[in-house]
Amino acid sequence: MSWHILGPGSLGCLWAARLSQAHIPASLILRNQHRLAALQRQGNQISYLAYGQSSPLDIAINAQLASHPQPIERLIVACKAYDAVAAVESVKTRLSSNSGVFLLQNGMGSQQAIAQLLPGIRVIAASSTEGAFLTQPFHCTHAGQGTTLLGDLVHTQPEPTCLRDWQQAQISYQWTDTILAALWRKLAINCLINPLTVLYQCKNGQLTQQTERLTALAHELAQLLSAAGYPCTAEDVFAQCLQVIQNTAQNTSSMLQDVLNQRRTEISYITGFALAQSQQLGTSHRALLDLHSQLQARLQQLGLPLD
Ligand SMILES: NC(=O)C1=CN([C@@H]2O[C@H](COP(=O)(O)OP(=O)(O)OC[C@H]3O[C@@H](n4cnc5c(N)ncnc54)[C@H](OP(=O)(O)O)[C@@H]3O)[C@@H](O)[C@H]2O)C=CC1
Ligand SMILES: CC(C)(CO)C(=O)C(=O)O
Repeated sequence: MSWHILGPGSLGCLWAARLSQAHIPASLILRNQHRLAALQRQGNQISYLAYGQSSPLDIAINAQLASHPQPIERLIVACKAYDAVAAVESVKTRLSSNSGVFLLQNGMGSQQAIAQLLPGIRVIAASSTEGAFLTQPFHCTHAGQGTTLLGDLVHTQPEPTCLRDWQQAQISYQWTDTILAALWRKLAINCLINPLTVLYQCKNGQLTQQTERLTALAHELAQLLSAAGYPCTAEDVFAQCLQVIQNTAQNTSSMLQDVLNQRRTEISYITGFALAQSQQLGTSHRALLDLHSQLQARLQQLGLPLD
């Protein structure tokens, strides 16, 4: 079984390094010739600093462009949510009904769009708590050891046997028949934490000072999740959010990291998605709308894309 990994960013390099290290055939799919040349200049190797280690390893890696003719059996999509659809489109003709597509994107919306693009192909969505970053292109640091929850997005089937490769590569994962419920819960947490860390320029832990705003948002998000088919109470959502804030008190949220690094955020797949869904489902969304608008105003001030 061979794996293709679309996007050589933090998670793409993390998965490529771990699979290759375990001698499981894996190829990175890069955006263009320029990126391919950059990897060649590095001797076709990724520099990989494994979790808890003090020195990086050089790991030989196969790489190719989307236009390569090799059929794709297992595809891991490791792009940002806003790039994922176009990236999958670029390799669509290499996929078949025997392929499996694994989506690592945060937030919601890109997964559904990709499933629509690939009728008849098994699409598996993930929610990952792994933490990785690049210090420069193809230099990957595994900063936080987490796990990846995986499940079928459309028709639930048994766990695919190809995930034995992940076990062999010591990639921690858990299979679930209810990935959509997990994605919705994660969406609610990301709506509560990420935008406020940008607005207040703070670490996750400091959001304990914003209980009034969190409570109002938790009410709306609980209504939204319930209307979407995942019943929960505002108290549940608020309690879960406080738990995550406490567990990740020292974290800089992924959205604040993007802003601090002058990168586009995934706002359209977090508050943007929640807002659009609550408008569609007719649930109240005043606090969500304020949050989304304030976030967009801040992004505009900073010269970053509003979507
Ligand atoms: N990093 C982390 O710790 C975690 C990330 N996530 C989620 O995983 C997803 C990926 O995140 P992350 O790895 O950090 O993102 P990065 O920005 O580090 O990597 C994304 C990569 O995708 C590449 N890309 C975009 N479009 C294409 C294309 N058409 N063809 C080939 N490559 C393409 C980019 O290439 P280029 O450089 O050329 O633009 C970039 O290398 C996000 O949704 C994120 O929220 C979830 C949990 C943890
Ligand atoms: C849970 C949380 C908020 C942790 O920082 C996260 O998922 C993120 O930063 O995107």
